[in-house]
Amino acid sequence: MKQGFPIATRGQRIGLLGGSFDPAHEGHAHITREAMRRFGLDRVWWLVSPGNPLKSHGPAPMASRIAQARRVMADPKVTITGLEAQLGTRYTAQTLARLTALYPGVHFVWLMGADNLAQFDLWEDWRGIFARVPVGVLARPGHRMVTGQARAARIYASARLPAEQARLLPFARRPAWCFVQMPMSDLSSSAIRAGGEWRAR
Ligand SMILES: Nc1ncnc2c1ncn2[C@@H]1O[C@H](COP(=O)(O)OP(=O)(O)OP(=O)(O)O)[C@@H](O)[C@H]1O
Ligand SMILES: O=C(O)c1ccc[n+]([C@@H]2O[C@H](COP(=O)([O-])O)[C@@H](O)[C@H]2O)c1
Repeated sequence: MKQGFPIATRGQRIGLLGGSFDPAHEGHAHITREAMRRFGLDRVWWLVSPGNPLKSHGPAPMASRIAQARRVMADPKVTITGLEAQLGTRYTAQTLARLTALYPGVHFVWLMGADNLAQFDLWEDWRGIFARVPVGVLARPGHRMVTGQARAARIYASARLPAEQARLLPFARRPAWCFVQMPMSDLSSSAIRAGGEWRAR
């Protein structure tokens, strides 16, 4: 394994939660715990992104975002990483190509809130993402309807695993995705930024 990269063993089920985390909040921690429980994950790695390719404004410096993420999510099963900066990747499809090559035999699951499913078809090589890893989608307030209506969801309707089978997701033949409902958190980084406290730190 490359130096400075998290350790994983063959057969482990690892969720990957990518995000700007600008800043990390309890909503991220909540979906992480739910994802571990519902999809039967052993670990979750947060990928603190150097910058969302679809967002024009640059986020706060990586070091501040990583430090805040570690304050919010101090769970031994969760690793806060800057893997995309280490790998030099920016697009999720590239990141997943590198990680699946670096960690053979690990069952990765890409995790995201339902808001991201809505625009998933705009992501670079999004079909390649579906081909490479199963995708776990977590409910988010205001995006209840998105699971049926999103273009990506419609195109891949036959690849959807029912929520009752969520624990099979890490082992599912690709393409596979699963949407799970849960008690939702309405927290968002943009609302926190709008409150001014994060930028003022
Ligand atoms: N409250 C939440 N409920 C469900 N999913 C969430 C929630 N907050 C964040 N997520 C998901 O976590 C991942 C990383 O989110 P991100 O760092 O962009 O935070 P955010 O609160 O969505 O930020 P912003 O408000 O700036 O868009 C995304 O997949 C997003 O959908
Ligand atoms: O690869 C892409 O085209 C792409 C487009 C938009 C978002 N993403 C990823 O989605 C994750 C959530 O992004 P964000 O900014 O909403 O936190 C983060 O890991 C981004 O790199 C990826």
